[in-house]
Amino acid sequence: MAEKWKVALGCDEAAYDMKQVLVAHIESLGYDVEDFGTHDAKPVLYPDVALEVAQAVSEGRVDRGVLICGTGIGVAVSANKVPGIRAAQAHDTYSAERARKSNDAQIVTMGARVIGLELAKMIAETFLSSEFSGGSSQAKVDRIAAYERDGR
Ligand SMILES: O=C(CO)[C@H](O)[C@H](O)COP(=O)(O)O
Repeated sequence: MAEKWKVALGCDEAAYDMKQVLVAHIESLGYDVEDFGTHDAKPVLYPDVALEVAQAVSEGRVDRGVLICGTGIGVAVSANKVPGIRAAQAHDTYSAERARKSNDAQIVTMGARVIGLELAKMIAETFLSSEFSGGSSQAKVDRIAAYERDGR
């Protein structure tokens, strides 16, 4: 990590316990963490949290995002509605690395009802320490951006 990156974390009530563990782990790796909640086990709408994190990433207020819900699906679908955001669900470290190297994803999502805490920590760590490869992947990511810009 060249500079001290700011990482946004967000979750719904299904993933509250996992989020607490990830906040501590990501801080222990030397990143600055901004915790977007939820802050207890009371039910929330996962899109509210996911959209806030995705907006913070798209506006450059944070460098990366980690979003968790029961499956990692709802927060991914929500975050990907924010223009310019590429949020990738990853439940293995290979996918977490490729999400950065191939897809230039700024947000990783996971399901607290799908994987355990130790794997979630490794996935977050792998995602945060990987970089976009560019090269042949660039045109593919550019094509996504062009669709977003031109609608075709
Ligand atoms: O995993 C999730 C969204 O993808 C959520 O954590 C959620 O608990 C599922 O809620 P529901 O089935 O009530 O929509």
